[in-house]
Amino acid sequence: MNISVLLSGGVDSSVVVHLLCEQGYRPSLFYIKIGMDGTDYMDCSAEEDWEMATAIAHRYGLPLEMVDLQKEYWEQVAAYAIDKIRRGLTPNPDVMCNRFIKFGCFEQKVGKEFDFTATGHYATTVHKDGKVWLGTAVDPVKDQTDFLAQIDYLQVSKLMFPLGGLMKQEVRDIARNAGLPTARRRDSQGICFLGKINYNDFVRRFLGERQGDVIEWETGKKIGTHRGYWFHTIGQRKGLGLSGGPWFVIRKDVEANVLYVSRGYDTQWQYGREFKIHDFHFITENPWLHNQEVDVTFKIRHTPEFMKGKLIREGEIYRIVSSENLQGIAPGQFGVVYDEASRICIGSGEIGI
Ligand SMILES: Nc1ncnc2c1ncn2[C@@H]1O[C@H](COP(=O)(O)OP(=O)(O)OP(=O)(O)O)[C@@H](O)[C@H]1O
Repeated sequence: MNISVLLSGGVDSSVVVHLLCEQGYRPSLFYIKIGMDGTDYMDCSAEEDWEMATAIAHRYGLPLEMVDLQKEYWEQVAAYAIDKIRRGLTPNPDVMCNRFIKFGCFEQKVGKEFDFTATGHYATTVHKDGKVWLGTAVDPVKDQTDFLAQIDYLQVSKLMFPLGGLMKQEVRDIARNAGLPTARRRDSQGICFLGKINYNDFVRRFLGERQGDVIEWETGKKIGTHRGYWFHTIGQRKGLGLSGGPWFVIRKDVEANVLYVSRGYDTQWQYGREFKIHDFHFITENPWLHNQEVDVTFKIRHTPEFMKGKLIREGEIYRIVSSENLQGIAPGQFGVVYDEASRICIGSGEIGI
């Protein structure tokens, strides 16, 4: 079997290489270059990543290539993120990076020559009813299926996730016992530029600053100023610079550049029970073709917990009605839907306003 491995130079994908070699495979290794050279938007960790990837390749005597997807990344992922932020939404570049770059462009350029592509994502594949489905990982804290929830059937059916059945600590132990040079490396906060650079610096560079009012929702009173709605997200607590809090961002008026906030952990305004999902994308297929309404579990952000609720189809639009209050439903983020047992990630779509 012909396998390619996406090797980042981190501990997870190094352990993938180790495990595959132990099983007798001789995979080809690929490092994807996505940062921008010569700007302060990329820190030097990319150089170290490549060095680490090279060390792993030497150690196992495997071929390693760098695949330059910088241009594609900036055209497809960064541009998407800036557009969403400008419109007052909260984008998720990691989701788009997986769909378009790691499994999109990479597949078209390189992956297509291989039977499978293996990565260090914490996820599994599940074979059911003659089809392949995206399954959740054993480690609930590391589970990354929410970041993979926009991939398609071709992608999921060609992917291997050798770490999906392991806890992160077990992966670290394997790396240490095997003496891998990457054993002690820190976890990255996602591949994307937003994990590597300062988010506010990035946004400022593209959208600048524009002062606006911060208004208390209940009273309509101005209680402060901000430097642009694009620096703030619904549900956000930190970074508002207001005293006497906690204050939460609960609404944004993009036209007027106004942020509405509400005080207190228990303010009813930061909670909601339901939301709409646009362009719902089924990864494998729609298992609920004949149901108008199904019991599901779901996530609206990257947390270990799954929420319970109902997925309701209304023509082209889907709606989720949650069994419990949801804090900070941020339009633009993805509503990710799982089966009732939180075993299979069925698909996702953007949370609408
Ligand atoms: N620059 C890259 N080049 C090739 N593959 C990558 C790159 N960045 C991430 N990947 C792949 O995507 C997987 C998940 O990436 P993520 O950024 O979430 O890192 P992680 O869980 O910390 O993994 P790692 O420890 O391998 O960096 C990695 O394990 C690797 O297979």
